[in-house]
Amino acid sequence: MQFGVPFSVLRGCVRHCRSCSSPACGWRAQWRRSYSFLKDDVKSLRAVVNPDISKIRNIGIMAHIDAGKTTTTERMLYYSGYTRALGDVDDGDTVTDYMAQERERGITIQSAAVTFDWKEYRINLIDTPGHVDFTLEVERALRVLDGAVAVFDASAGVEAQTLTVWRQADKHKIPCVCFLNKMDKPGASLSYSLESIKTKLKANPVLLQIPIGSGKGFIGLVDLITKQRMVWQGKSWADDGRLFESRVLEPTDDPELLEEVDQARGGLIEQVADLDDEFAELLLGKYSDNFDAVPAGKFQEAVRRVTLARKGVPVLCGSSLKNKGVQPLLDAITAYLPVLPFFKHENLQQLWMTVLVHDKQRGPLVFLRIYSGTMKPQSAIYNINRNGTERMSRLLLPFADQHVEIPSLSAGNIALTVGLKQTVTGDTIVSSKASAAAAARRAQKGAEEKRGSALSNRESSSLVLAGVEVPDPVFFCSIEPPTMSKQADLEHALNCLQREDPSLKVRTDPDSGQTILCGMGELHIEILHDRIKREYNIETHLGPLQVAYRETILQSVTTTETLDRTLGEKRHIVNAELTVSPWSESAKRHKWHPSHEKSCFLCAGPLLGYPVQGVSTVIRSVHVEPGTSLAMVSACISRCMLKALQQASGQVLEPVMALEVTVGEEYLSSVLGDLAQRRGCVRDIQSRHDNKVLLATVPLAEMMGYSTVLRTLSSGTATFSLELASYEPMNPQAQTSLLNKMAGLS
Ligand SMILES: Nc1nc2c(ncn2[C@@H]2O[C@H](COP(=O)(O)OP(=O)(O)OP(=O)(O)O)[C@@H](O)[C@H]2O)c(=O)[nH]1
Repeated sequence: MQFGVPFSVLRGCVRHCRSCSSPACGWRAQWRRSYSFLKDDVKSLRAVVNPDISKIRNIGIMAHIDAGKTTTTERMLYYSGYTRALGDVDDGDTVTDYMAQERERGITIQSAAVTFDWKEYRINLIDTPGHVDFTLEVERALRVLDGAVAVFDASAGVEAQTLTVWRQADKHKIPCVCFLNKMDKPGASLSYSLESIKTKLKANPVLLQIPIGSGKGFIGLVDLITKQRMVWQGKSWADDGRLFESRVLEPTDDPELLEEVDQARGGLIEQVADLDDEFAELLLGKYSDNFDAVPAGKFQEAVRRVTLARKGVPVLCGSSLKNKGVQPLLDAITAYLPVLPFFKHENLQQLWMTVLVHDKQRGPLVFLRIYSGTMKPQSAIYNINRNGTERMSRLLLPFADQHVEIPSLSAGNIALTVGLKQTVTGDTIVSSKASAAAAARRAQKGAEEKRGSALSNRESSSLVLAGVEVPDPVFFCSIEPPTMSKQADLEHALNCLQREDPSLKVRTDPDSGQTILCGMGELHIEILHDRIKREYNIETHLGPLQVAYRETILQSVTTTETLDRTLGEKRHIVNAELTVSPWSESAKRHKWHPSHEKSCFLCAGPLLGYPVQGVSTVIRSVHVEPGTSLAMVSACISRCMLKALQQASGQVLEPVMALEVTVGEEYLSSVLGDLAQRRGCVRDIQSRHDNKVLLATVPLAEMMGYSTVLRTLSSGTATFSLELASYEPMNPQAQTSLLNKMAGLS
């Protein structure tokens, strides 16, 4: 037996595979793939299925697209003994990018959870996507993590999407460690990267390592806390970096390096003492004669406190592709990142879990973060968001697309469950309805005592539920099955995909009856289309991609509407008067409440039927004759509202994107010329080594197919990222041409 996991654990798999001949059978594939495990690889998992909570690290790995998250994750898996061979994104054989599209495109689309052990720690690591179309994927991963590793391309420093994910980590108060990857690149710069962390992320970098050599000559690191000199003498591509020389820096070492280390270490001691009083006291007391003599253990503890308090972020460096610096990064994850730092679960004596990702193919697989209690297979659970009870059948430990069945899992772990049919990404589940009610009561009581005031029901339930914020889609298109007989299959596929990906919205066009897909970007829709084909075997036809506009009004209008209708024996008479005004105007007069915006948002705009925003409505009077039904009252007010909107000078609002293009100077003018034609507005042009970084805002409608055009303009060298900045009024010319186009006049 080759597996290193108990036979009982694999028995289900063996039985299943012997009786099942389907080539698509996941268990069969796992059975075959399982041979790729080293004998000892999962030894510690066998020894400790439920490690002590202090020894668990639930970590996300996040960054701008292409910074090297997946490559870094692959190295971590390899050095921890989880995989036998080094996976390579460029060869399409990584563990965490396991979807076919991810391997083909070399990008991460879906967060993948991987469990592995490093030294005496259990690390549950989630590789999140870097592309902005999949931001929600990062968001939902972050909210259940305890810490994150932010990976940077050391030659680019902070890039556009790094800012976005950093903001998300900030929102969830997640302590981070920064890893300056790609130190082997000729343009890699430690000082540039540190500066951009300071200025762009407004973070306080705490540099823990000094690189030895630069660019192609980058061979290793000196740890500033332990003064350990680590050198990877990899001379060939085949060198896997597993073995490296590690010894304390000696006086006979390169004097330049010694001086650099001394200076940097002195600076680090000062910086940490400024941020941590306990460390400052230690220095001023016992080690006042010689700061340098402070023990590494005490120094590390202080850096940990600084990291957890989010007063500073440890910065490490390396080159994942060249197999340098990943082992110290793993050490830093265990040393400086926490477990459960911010989730207070004293109110929850029972199970307390949050769904992370819903998987496909093998049926509904649901990733769960266990916050308290112990989870067992074959048990019923209560879903707070859906207000329903359902049963899970099996419990697994996730290894990207390979899973090991386990008999129980305790707090702190990330588990995978089979059998949950109602649960959707972002839901919170507990062991029973009674425990949810008790937790809510305890939470409310605690909050009341703290604030000395009673909470509304809504507020108290929000203590129990922490939902994922789902951004509004910016693109949509129709989707059609090849034949009507496939419509039900398509609906099923779309339902499954929506459970998995809340940023996908599906609706039916009221006029044409067509199914409409709404997504976060061109790539998002393209990937969904591809997944429907590959995973659900339905060859669908997509209509042209359209921008999700919004509408508002430019004038205040007061209007009345009368509804007089006889239905059967009954006569219904309503008369309503209301005023609609642009939000900016009415905001001066009325206090804003979020529910206002929501109710307005539900209206279809007067110009093209897009959702209306920025409109305030005041219902001035409603006269209702006796016997009139409520439905008639509501119908009358809706008609009155539509009439008012039609008279109030409609204005189309279009999504405007923040664009960042990194391009060689020689191609800058053609990129700028192209942007001018796209109604782009250049905000800034910065220099980054030999490249120019162009910051602009551009209407989304002008950005279709931009990646292909940019590739052509820059001979494939430029990169770009696009993120929704705001909804802005269209200029009259562009609006007229849009209205004509929609009316089929042009
Ligand atoms: N020179 C150099 N290239 C690297 C290094 N690490 C990764 N790369 C390359 O950078 C590219 C992107 O690497 P990935 O690991 O896919 O990056 P990612 O951040 O996971 O990308 P997404 O998942 O798409 O966001 C690949 O071509 C890698 O070979 C490194 O340390 N040095």
